[in-house]
Amino acid sequence: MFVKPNMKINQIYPYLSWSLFQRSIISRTNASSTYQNKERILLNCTNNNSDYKMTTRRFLTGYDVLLDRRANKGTAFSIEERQTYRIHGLLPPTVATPELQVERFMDNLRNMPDDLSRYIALAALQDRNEKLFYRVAMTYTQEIMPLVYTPTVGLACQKYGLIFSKPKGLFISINDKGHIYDVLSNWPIHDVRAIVVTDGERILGLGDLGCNGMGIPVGKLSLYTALAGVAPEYCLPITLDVGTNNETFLKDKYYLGLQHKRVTGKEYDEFIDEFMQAVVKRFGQQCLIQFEDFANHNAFRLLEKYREHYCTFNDDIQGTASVAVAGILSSLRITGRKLSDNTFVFYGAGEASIGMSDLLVVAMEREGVSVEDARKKIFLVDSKGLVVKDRPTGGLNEEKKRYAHERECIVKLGEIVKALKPSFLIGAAGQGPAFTREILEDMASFNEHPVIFALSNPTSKAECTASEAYEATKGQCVFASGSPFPNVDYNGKTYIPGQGNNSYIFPGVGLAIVTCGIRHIPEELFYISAKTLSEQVTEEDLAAGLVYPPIEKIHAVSRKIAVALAEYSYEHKLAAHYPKPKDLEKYIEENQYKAEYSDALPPRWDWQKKN
Ligand SMILES: O=C([O-])CC(=O)C(=O)O
Ligand SMILES: [Mg+2]
Repeated sequence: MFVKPNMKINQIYPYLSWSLFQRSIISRTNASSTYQNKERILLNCTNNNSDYKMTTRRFLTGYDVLLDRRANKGTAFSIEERQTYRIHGLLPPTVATPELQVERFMDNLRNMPDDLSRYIALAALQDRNEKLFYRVAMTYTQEIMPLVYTPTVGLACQKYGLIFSKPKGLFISINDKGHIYDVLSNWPIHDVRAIVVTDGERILGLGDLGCNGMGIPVGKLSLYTALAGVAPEYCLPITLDVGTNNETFLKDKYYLGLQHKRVTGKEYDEFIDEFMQAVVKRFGQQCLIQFEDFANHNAFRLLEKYREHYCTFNDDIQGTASVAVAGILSSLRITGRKLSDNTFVFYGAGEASIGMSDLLVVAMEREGVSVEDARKKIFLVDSKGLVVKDRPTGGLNEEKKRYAHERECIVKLGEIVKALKPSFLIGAAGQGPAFTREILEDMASFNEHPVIFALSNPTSKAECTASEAYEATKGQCVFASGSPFPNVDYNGKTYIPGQGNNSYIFPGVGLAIVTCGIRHIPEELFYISAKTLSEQVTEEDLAAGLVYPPIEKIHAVSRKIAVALAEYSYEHKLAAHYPKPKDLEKYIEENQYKAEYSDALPPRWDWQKKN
């Protein structure tokens, strides 16, 4: 027998084969109890019969409840719920509070031998009891972020072949070409609103990790929820596997992906085109597609190709640019200078540096400076040295050419710094230590408050450590890094390094997009995000040398960013959710995910619409 959408709860009793005893418990519960919620969920899930596949039970009972990550509360199920859902006896008798569950998990986590074990434990919790996972992540954000995100996620990707257990997203390989829509249809949720996708070619600063790069979209989307309250059921991590050029993985018997060299050229492009079209067909044109950790040669190209036609952005170009510009705007409040009175040296000329430079130009234009003059303030350094016009060693693509100066090429970073005397030195090369003590001391000799950003991830790829920066500049520098560093005690003062990571930006951007149905993402949204983030930095933060709000405030900051983006999007007719909510902040807050257990009967999470 199939349950029909308009059935009353008493009509489905026989189907659920509940005992009289259980019914009597339900009939004794009051109006706001599970009884009513059951009906509500039934109607919500199935208000148009013909739209839904009616092949399975509509909500869970029995052992299945404990196996479903979205329904499971573990030891927090009340005795009444245990009776109702027919799980009584499957759990030990003591009923835990959610708070106790969090503390128990954290105690266990802290006793584990290393961060990779903690990553595995958190991934398992996410599979077992999603609400508890997010409650842990939202309560202990500062402690959990470095485990589910950079730096530990980098290590987890390197070891993914050993630690993969349950699917948290979709793997789509080049062998699926021609059938990508079918693969997307295997994802059990219909209403997907945010995808983070990688092809694994440039995972953090660790290079080509191929299919093992899946840890990145999973980690990014976990932060969508933990930092901004985007409901996890809207989120879908995807890895596109076109092969790998990682020699170690090509020989590793535990490697999870296709063991051949990367497919490139026309076949690659057709594959990505098909993917983009299939996403729209399956999930609709408002589904956000965030590109993550693609290699430079594809990242810029694909952004240009798709930005006007899809709801898409590239986090490594635009998200990183936004967070860096926010940090730069905040540092001006410390140095007291105008943006255009500075000289910026970017070490690295890839996605992050070009993205930051382009957005900086936008910010300088707001000060009335021309694009041409703004570009004169920005210097890029790549593996061949300073980016200059007609460089004998070549290596200039279209993006770098925008910042190629009319001067002689200097190759060594130390000499470049001595020659240009920059006020900002920003590292995003993914090459590891590069800001030597001499370079840092030089920066302090030209500037009262040199600004040093070591943005490459994970920690091992940072251009310098926080303590190296504070010590070499005698505590004078403004410092931020992409991966977290512990506080530094120097000369009797404690310095708190800021984390200039795009995680301050993309969760808020995602929240605005999924709640307001923003269809298109113009560059302006990243400038607004940068400004809003910078405005959240208090005078107290600045006095402590912080150019970002403390991580504990990141939830509130993400919402502020979402509200600012929503305002702009409604004004510019980019938002599809109508009518426009009267109070956007309230609307967004109401639509944020809360990591609190619901007392509704758990619905199956694999209800999908027919396509
Ligand atoms: O993931 C991070 O920490 C920041 C980022 O996008 C990258 O480094 O590729
Ligand atoms: Mg990235």
